Amino acid sequence: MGTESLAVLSFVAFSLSELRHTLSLSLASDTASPIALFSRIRSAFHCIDFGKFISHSAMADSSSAAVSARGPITHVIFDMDGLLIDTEKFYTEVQEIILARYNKTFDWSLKAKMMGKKAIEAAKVFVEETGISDSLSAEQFLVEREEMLQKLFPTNELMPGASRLVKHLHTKGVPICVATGSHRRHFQLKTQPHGEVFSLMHHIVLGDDPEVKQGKPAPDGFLAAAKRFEGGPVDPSKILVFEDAPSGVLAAKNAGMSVVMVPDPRLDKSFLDAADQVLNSLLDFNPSDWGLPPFEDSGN
Ligand SMILES: O=P(O)(O)OC[C@@H](O)CO
Ligand SMILES: [Mg+2]
Repeated sequence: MGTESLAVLSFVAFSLSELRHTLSLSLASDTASPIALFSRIRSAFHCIDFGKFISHSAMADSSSAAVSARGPITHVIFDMDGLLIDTEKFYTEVQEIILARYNKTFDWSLKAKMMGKKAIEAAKVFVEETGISDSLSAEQFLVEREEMLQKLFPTNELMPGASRLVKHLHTKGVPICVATGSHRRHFQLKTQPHGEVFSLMHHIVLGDDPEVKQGKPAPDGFLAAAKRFEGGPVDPSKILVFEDAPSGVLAAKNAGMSVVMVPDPRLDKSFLDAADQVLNSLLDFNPSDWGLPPFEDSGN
């Protein structure tokens, strides 16, 4: 049997065991109704990391080949909204309220086009795609949503696994930073409750940084972030980006970097294809997949 067939077989066996493991965990957690059961089976299938196929194929030859297919990674860049903190839900909430005034509804296909972008770029998408630009300009939309957002932002929480991963990489001496579409004023409101986690970042690149001429999916923010590491610019092929947004995943790829996507489950699955690895949660990240130091705890 050829190396490729072995790789395919090993991937299938691995995926089935991962699926069985996830299902057994889900089913053990409580008694499930048929609908809950169906949705768990669906999300268990979603949890299969098809990106692992790459490393499993490579592993058929040697384990160091597996790392070289994806790394070795020396530096990590984190997206912020929807990845480290759960602020995307606030944008959704406020945009739903504004659209309701025009008897329109906000959906995830529009959300996918807005998330990760600079405020004004996302605002233009919002008024144009919804057909309300004659009544509300992008600038007016930003003013309308501001008061609501300012109240909501400081109440945000860290995403599951964010604190553990940031602290782990920092403790192991892996240089880490943030590259976000958020501008400075919003960044300050959003990070107020999480000083400890954000203080571990080597630097932060904001959406209104003079070097970030264009927001995601342009690579500007990630390239500026690569430059500002100690001894930078760091070779993009040595950088791993964590993202939740389709525009952010494309920005990382446009910068020549590897990207782990942790998408909201409501995002259309077609947006996952561009990522090198897709995870349900940061808690599922295995640093060894990328040649990074392994966790020493069990993750609970
Ligand atoms: O780049 P992030 O941190 O996701 O921020 C974008 C934000 O302004 C909302 O989508
Ligand atoms: Mg994001």
